[in-house]
Amino acid sequence: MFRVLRLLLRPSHDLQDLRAWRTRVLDTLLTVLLLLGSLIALPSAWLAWRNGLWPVPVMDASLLGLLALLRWRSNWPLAGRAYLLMGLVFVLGMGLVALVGPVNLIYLMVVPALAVLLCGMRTAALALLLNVLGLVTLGGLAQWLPLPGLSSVDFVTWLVMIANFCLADGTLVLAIAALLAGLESALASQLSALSAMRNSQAQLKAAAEAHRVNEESFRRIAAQMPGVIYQLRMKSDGSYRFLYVSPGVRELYGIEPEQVILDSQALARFRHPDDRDRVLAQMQASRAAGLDIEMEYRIVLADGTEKWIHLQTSSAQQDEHGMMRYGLIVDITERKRTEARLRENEERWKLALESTGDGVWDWHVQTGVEIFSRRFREMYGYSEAELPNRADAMDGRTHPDDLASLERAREDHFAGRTASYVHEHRVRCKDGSWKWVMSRGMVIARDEQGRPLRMIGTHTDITRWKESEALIWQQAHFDALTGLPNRRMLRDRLEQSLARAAEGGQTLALMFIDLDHFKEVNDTLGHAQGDELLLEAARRIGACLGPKDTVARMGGDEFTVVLPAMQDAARAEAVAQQLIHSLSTPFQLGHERAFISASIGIACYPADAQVIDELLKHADQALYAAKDGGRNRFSHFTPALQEAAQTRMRLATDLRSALAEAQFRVHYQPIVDMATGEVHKAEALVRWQHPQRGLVSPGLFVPIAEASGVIVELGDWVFRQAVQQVAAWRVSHDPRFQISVNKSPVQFRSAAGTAQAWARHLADQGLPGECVVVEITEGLLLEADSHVFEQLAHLKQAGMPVSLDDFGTGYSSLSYLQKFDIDFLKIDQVFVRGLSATSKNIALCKAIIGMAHELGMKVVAEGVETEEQRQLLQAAGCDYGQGYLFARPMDGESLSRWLAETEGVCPAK
Ligand SMILES: Nc1nc2c(ncn2[C@@H]2O[C@H](COP(=O)(O)O[C@H]3[C@@H](O)[C@H](n4cnc5c(=O)[nH]c(N)nc54)O[C@@H]3COP(=O)(O)O)[C@@H](O)[C@H]2O)c(=O)[nH]1
Repeated sequence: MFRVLRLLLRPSHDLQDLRAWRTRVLDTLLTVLLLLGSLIALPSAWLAWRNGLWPVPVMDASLLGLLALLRWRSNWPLAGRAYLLMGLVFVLGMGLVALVGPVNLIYLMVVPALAVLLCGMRTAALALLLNVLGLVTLGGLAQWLPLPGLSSVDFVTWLVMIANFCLADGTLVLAIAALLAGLESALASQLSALSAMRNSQAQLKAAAEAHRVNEESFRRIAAQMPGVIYQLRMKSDGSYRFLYVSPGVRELYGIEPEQVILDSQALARFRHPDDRDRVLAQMQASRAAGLDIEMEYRIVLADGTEKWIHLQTSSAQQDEHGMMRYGLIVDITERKRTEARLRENEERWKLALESTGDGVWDWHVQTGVEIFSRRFREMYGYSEAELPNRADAMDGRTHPDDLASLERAREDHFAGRTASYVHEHRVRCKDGSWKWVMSRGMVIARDEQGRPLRMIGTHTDITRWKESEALIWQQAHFDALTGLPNRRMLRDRLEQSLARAAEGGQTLALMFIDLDHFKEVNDTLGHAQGDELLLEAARRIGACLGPKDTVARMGGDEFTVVLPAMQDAARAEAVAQQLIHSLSTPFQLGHERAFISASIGIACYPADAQVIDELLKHADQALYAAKDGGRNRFSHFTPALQEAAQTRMRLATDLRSALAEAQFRVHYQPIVDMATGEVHKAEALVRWQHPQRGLVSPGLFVPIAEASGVIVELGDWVFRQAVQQVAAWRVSHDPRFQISVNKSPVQFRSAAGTAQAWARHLADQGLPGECVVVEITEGLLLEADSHVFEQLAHLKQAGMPVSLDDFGTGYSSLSYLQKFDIDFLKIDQVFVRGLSATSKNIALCKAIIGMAHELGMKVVAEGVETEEQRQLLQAAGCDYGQGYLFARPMDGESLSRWLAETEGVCPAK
């Protein structure tokens, strides 16, 4: 029985839960009932048949049939089958109690037991209650109906029996319930254990499958991979054993994977002898530090082939058998060859670059490492330790003023805005000096995002270029002698000052300064003294100016001053006055003293001009006016000056056609012999009869004709007219007659109209050279070069006397007179004009006359207007006089008449 029960409770694959177990219990119970019921029913049926109780066997048969049906229909719901069985037992029990007696209570006791076993406690309680109600009902019925089983039992006794029955049956039910609860919990835990076991078994199976698939894939991939993949187990003593080696070992090492698995040192033996120690040391160090290994070394194959390999290992789990390590060996021979080639190339081009004298830098932008070549360090005098291979080491030695532009140039190149990087900056050398360098470079490697990885370039020492550049700039912008800004620099400064004045609504004054008589000093005292004078003049001009003012030398004896941002317009005049005073103070040049003066032209912005060229032009016009006004003075620009300048321009244009259009005339002014009053000399003075302007003064147009060169042709024409006239007067008036002809320095310098041509012309006319006196200016003698000397010599050779005009207005050096063979000296009319017995001028005239006579020259006084002047000059020994006192210049015909009228004797005598 217990075995059966154990069998029933035995866990099996089909026993999913308690319900299944109860089904099995019911099936087993029905089987047992059928077997036992059949065994009991056979003697019972035989007994009942013999006693004529045939309903008993019928009932037994029915019951057995019903049990068989329930057993057979095991697929019916458990509850239905259980209720049917319990109902069957209940009806049977009740019937037997009623018919046979209380002893059959035993059947009714089975019903709650079955209920608790097959359906649970509630059904059992219901069954017990049903039993009690049924038995009480039976007891009650037995009072009125003839129930044989209960006929001998009174009702009260019956109730007591029912109570006992209840107690016994309840106890049984409880016992079964307790047993079942235990069974149920045991079963539940067994079932959950079973389920867990089943799950873990499934997981294990799945894991095992996954592992199998992984390993399969790994081996397949490993077989396809270039290089060798391996797995090894390493013990704590450092010994190891390969567990797996990929087939790539055949190609890389030329051996089979199995050989490596069998012989753990198989791969190690291939290591290049020169690399063995390094590899071993690195492996041991990595192992000791618990680090993965990554290294490159050479191996030598059986056939002697040398290869470079890259080994990388990583450690996995550690167990009692040791540490699991995975490794990957890759052939990097080609990469190493390429690197070697690159290195070789790099070395070559670095050498090539260095051979130009440049230092080479190689900047690994992302890491900040910058490798400087030997030449690079030498350039600045640093050793390797003093200039580490870091980009910031160089930046730290770059001039702070140059860093910002350097960064910009670098960024422009990094961002691809410039094809290459070029920057000029200063670098501090070891000795503390600064070197100018031109840094040129180019990014040669970028990452995937386009960021620069590596940049290579050079440093070229351009210190000398920079110095030369500065020198050239200095020479281009500053005057070499005085160090003052030159014309170009002045223009720059003036532009800036004008812009500032325009911005601030201020007044600016521009002054043109011309040193009067500088040329004479230069020519008489020599260029060294002249330079000294200019230096001193520059110093003096500077001393008259404020810190914001500018003085520039425009060349020669011309200086320019800019007075920017004048608060008071009168300041310009005050400064000009100061300048004139300062420059007219004698200059001590070594042992010599020199006297000069200054003429100054002033033009102001914005009153006189708004633009720079106009301002410069107007200052020049003002200077012209100052000079024209007698020098040693300043003049402001005025619109009249502008007008005069414009007139000059127009006259210059008209002059070109005037000669062809016969607009010129020659007038003659008699020159009187002061001692006798005779007139056998005259000066030819050109006149221009302008078709619109009328008579234009030679004082106005001669300088213009000189500037344009027209004077050469005009001078020749005057000469020919004079020759023609002198020939006539020599016949009609006096055979000694002489006409003075003015010859400008421009004519002397010109190739045409030479002295030879004049001499030839005189000869052609059959006239002696002495009938034309050539009047020259002091200026010509001051500027005299060999060509001028030659011309003068030719005149003299041709017999033409030479007269020095306007003596006293120039440098008035008597030393010229010794150098040149001068026949006449003309005292300028400025000395004659204010002549009186007590004036300084008479002393001067006397001195000139005395000295000229000593040198064998005759003296002509110009501009004699009064009798007093004539007498004073005559008394002073002057040889000739010319002036309005005697006659004004007049045309040839008029002078012929005048000569005839005066009969050769001056009326003033
Ligand atoms: N190269 C040439 N220069 C020439 C020629 N013709 C004239 N000139 C030069 O032009 C300047 C002005 O000459 P002009 O206006 O003719 O003046 C001359 C006289 O008219 C003037 N003069 C003469 N006497 C008096 C006087 O008593 N008072 C007074 N105020 N003026 C007087 O002097 C001028 C002559 O000067 P100079 O020649 O220095 O003797 C003048 O510089 C001429 O040289 C020419 O053909 N070629």
